[in-house]
Amino acid sequence: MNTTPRIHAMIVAAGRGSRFGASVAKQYTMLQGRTLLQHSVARLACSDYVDKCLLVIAADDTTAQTLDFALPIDYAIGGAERWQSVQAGVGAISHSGADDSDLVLIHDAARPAVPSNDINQVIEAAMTEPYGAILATPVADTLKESYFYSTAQSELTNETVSSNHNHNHNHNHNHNHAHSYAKRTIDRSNMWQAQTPQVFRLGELKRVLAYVCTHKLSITDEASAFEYLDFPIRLVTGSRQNIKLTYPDDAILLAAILTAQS
Ligand SMILES: Nc1ccn([C@@H]2O[C@H](COP(=O)(O)OP(=O)(O)OP(=O)(O)O)[C@@H](O)[C@H]2O)c(=O)n1
Ligand SMILES: C[C@](O)(CO)[C@H](O)COP(=O)(O)O
Repeated sequence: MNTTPRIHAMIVAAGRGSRFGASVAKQYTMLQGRTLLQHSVARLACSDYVDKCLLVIAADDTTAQTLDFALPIDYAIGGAERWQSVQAGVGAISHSGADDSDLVLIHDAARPAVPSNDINQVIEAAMTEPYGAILATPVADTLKESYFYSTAQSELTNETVSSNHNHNHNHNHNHNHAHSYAKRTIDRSNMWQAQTPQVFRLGELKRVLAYVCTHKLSITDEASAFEYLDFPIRLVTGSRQNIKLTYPDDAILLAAILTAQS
């Protein structure tokens, strides 16, 4: 195995940010006078291993190329799903003459607070792995599996649920209100929250993304594609500061984290 592979960094920035809900794509949200995308590129620039970056942007993006970045930038056009944006980036990296044993680092534009030391650590872990490594954090909170219950359903069942759990549910039988209830508590001892960067061998990444495409799988990160094929991906414990801007509340946390880090 090649233990000193080249690193090809890409940031995926072709999403719409529908859960964030702003009129501007969330990667262009301003924090501390810079867009999230600029912050994310700057974090990669602080890594010991990254000297340029491929930005995967939406076909109708007119913003990225007007911004200044902390690294030399190449561009590729993303797809409808995140993994399709990654696949477009992988294609561009492959066509640029990269070797299949090289490492591809994939980072979310929406994670601008990743510590540069975490970036170095996940790259160094991936260098020793046949497939790759990702940053992740052990789940910290008690985890509940839920079920939906509609108050417009049988009154008897409804009251049984209420008395069994000793809760005073506020029933309103004039409306069909579905609420979530706690079904059980999941053992969190081996549960992790995936972050980015995620770092993989180029050849293996191409192979698992082709598998996702052929089998029409739905995945939210590239590590999932490796999991489908039982290919081991190492989990490297990352900082809890590396949150993703997903919902509006996250902007408050991210602003505080970036201020504390600066
Ligand atoms: N088709 C897509 C979807 C997502 N992303 C990128 O993947 C990262 C993480 O994805 P997510 O938080 O899901 O971003 P969005 O898809 O933009 O958000 P949402 O799911 O709320 O619409 C973001 O930097 C986003 O720009 C992408 O490049 N191409
Ligand atoms: C890639 C990712 O950021 C890792 O946490 C994530 O999977 C993106 O998708 P999500 O649906 O927001 O979890």
